[in-house]
Amino acid sequence: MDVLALEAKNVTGTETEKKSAPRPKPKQPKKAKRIVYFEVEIVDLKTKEKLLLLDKVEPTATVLDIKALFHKSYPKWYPARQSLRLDPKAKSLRDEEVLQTLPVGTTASFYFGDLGPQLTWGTVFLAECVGPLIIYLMFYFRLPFIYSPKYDFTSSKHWVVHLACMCHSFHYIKRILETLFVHRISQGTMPLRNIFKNCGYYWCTAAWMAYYINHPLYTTPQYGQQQVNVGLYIFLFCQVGNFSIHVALRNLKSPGSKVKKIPYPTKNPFTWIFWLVSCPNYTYEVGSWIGFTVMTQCVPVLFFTLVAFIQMSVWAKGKHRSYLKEFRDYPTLRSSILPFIL
Ligand SMILES: CCCCCCCCCCCCCCC/C=C/C(=O)SCCNC(=O)CCNC(=O)[C@H](O)C(C)(C)COP(=O)(O)OP(=O)(O)OC[C@H]1O[C@@H](n2cnc3c(N)ncnc32)[C@H](O)[C@@H]1OP(=O)(O)O
Ligand SMILES: NC(=O)C1=CN([C@@H]2O[C@H](COP(=O)(O)OP(=O)(O)OC[C@H]3O[C@@H](n4cnc5c(N)ncnc54)[C@H](OP(=O)(O)O)[C@@H]3O)[C@@H](O)[C@H]2O)C=CC1
Repeated sequence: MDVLALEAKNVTGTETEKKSAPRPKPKQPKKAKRIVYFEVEIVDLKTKEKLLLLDKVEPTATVLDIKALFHKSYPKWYPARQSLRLDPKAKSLRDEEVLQTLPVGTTASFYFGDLGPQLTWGTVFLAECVGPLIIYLMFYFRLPFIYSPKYDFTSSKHWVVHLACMCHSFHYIKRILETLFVHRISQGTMPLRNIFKNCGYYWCTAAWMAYYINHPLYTTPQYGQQQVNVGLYIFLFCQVGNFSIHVALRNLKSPGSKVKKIPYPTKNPFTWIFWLVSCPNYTYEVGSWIGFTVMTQCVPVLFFTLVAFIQMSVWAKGKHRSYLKEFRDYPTLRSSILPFIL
């Protein structure tokens, strides 16, 4: 589609796309159906000021096409930064929605909201995972200025400290690799502020946990090697489970697709938990950190686990609600994150 809108008028400021000499009318085949073009007006969500008028927009134009046209007139607002709605209180339209299928006449008004600066999901995921990996290792190797100078570059005598470092590093390397090679994330971007929130949370808690676990005066778990082993088994079991769910979710979508489907158990036994919960990747993630808490018996780790659990429960409940809303045949036995409980 080359020409979506023949004219775009910037209503408030100077005209950005000046009218040139009249264009020759394209030759139409004799019996071709007449296209009914749309007129699209873009209004500021907050001030209700008219920002742009697009003449003769093709009916098959998508919301993303309209965003691209708006972007031409307002270069600051690239498409990912725009939220377009049909009503100021309605939800944002999805990029792939088509003009002629929207509940509008041939003259449509869109309300524009600025979502603020955006970053790709990949960037945020990578930043939030690379940080803890490096920060933890700085404490593990006891770099200068962390503990007292006599401990610089020394190594702990406790096996659990080395094991904890291996598990922590394994977890974040796994997440980085999953971000690069497994996840098929459909949303292009998220708000820039998220990188500060997510990284602030992950980086600070990684430093806090690492400081205590690698401290020269760290005390090992009360029930000794048995407790460490139990924690390790829980951790490893849940890591495999979490990875299995990520693969199952990946296989639900073809590359580039944004369509959500009901996830079902596959041949992999780790995915059978889908019979009972909607977001088992979160269940396994929380399980991993419970395992890590048991293994290290460390208060900052318990705090991290609790915050992660609260955050993932909120997200899982939201996802569960949207599954129920979207799919009439959604399995009724499922809870959000904890089987039969939550
Ligand atoms: C020792 C120190 C200790 C420190 C402890 C501190 C504790 C603090 C706790 C903090 C916890 C933080 C935990 C973070 C852990 C992160 C873990 C992860 O790795 S998860 C992976 C990363 N995921 C995320 O970060 C989630 C990102 N998602 C979102 O932020 C939002 O879902 C979304 C904004 C991207 C989209 O929302 P969604 O619900 O999908 O869309 P809606 O259409 O329902 O819109 C809701 C609302 O958001 C606005 N919106 C939508 N998209 C965007 C966008 N790209 N940019 C800005 N705003 C957006 C939309 O307009 C709606 O707003 P409204 O006003 O209601 O119209
Ligand atoms: N420790 C902590 O505090 C936290 C850790 N995490 C970890 O990060 C991982 C990723 O988190 P998050 O992105 O929130 O996980 P999600 O479950 O939201 O998404 C993971 C991937 O699965 C896809 N997906 C999810 N549901 C469906 C569906 N029904 N149909 C098709 N595709 C689907 C998503 O696609 P789409 O982009 O379309 O949604 C995305 O690519 C978690 O599993 C967890 O291991 C996450 C949160 C907090």
